[in-house]
Amino acid sequence: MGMPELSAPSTPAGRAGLAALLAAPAEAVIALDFDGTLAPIVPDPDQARAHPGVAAALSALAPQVGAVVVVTGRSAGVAVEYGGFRGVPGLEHLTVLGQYGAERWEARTGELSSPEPPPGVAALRAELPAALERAGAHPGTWVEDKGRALAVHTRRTADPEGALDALREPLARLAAAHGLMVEPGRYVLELRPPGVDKGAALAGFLAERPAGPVLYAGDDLGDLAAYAAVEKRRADGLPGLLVCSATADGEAPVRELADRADLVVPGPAGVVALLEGLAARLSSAR
Ligand SMILES: O=P(O)(O)OC[C@H]1O[C@H](O[C@H]2O[C@H](CO)[C@@H](O)[C@H](O)[C@H]2O)[C@H](O)[C@@H](O)[C@@H]1O
Repeated sequence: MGMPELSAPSTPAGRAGLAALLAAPAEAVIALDFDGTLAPIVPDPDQARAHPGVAAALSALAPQVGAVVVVTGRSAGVAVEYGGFRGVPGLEHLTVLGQYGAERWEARTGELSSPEPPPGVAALRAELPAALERAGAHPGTWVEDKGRALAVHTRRTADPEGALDALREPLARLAAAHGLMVEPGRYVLELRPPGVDKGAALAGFLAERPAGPVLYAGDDLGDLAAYAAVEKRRADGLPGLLVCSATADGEAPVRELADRADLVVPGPAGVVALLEGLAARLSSAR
């Protein structure tokens, strides 16, 4: 079997980011979103699991780069469980930044830091069922309780887009009444505390390390803040590579992300192929 292919980025900045990563891997950070990027999108969020190739690809890549970090809207503990990240050889230094950076899990210690949710979340939890009924939520609308946030999903309704649109305004009002914000995503409106996003989470993580190249891969609107953090670093002269995971299941990619990406890959399988390609290129260069 030959060496896995490494796709070329379509932009000069992306090509420079990839070249810098291959030239100075020990300083590089590989930052990855979870749902839609490492885990295929499925109708039931509780059934989402990392693509079967993720563990092996990350095992091969992580020891060759400065750091691997998962930056997700999921609770960090859930991402660790659904990702199968605990105890994987090579991932002894993995970090998971959960709930858009409010939570942090370190493989090295197994410790999870998770601040108490603000009181608005408990009040929201009590009021949400009645609010959804008043708003005429479509049958199949489902609430995921994430502890410090509540995510209202419409993927399993007959008209996921229409069902989501009908809830945008009422849920924005409800969130504001409780000092919360709405994080929109793929057939989901998440009501969560403000003050964190994936951009701040990624920038904070990168600031803990020597300045080096970063690869960020994501698939959804919540990843735009992380894209912006990489773009800001690039404006400051630090290389970066932006990857968009465009699902291979027929669902259109999130346009705002695909338009800004240096490289668009076909969903988690494409992300795995990219990670494998990077690991192989770095091994062959040693
Ligand atoms: O930041 P991420 O790791 O991408 O997490 C964002 C949200 O992902 C999950 O919802 C999405 O994936 C589900 C499972 O495939 C899918 O059914 C849903 O339609 C998607 O929006 C998760 O349920 C949320 O908690 C995350 O915030």
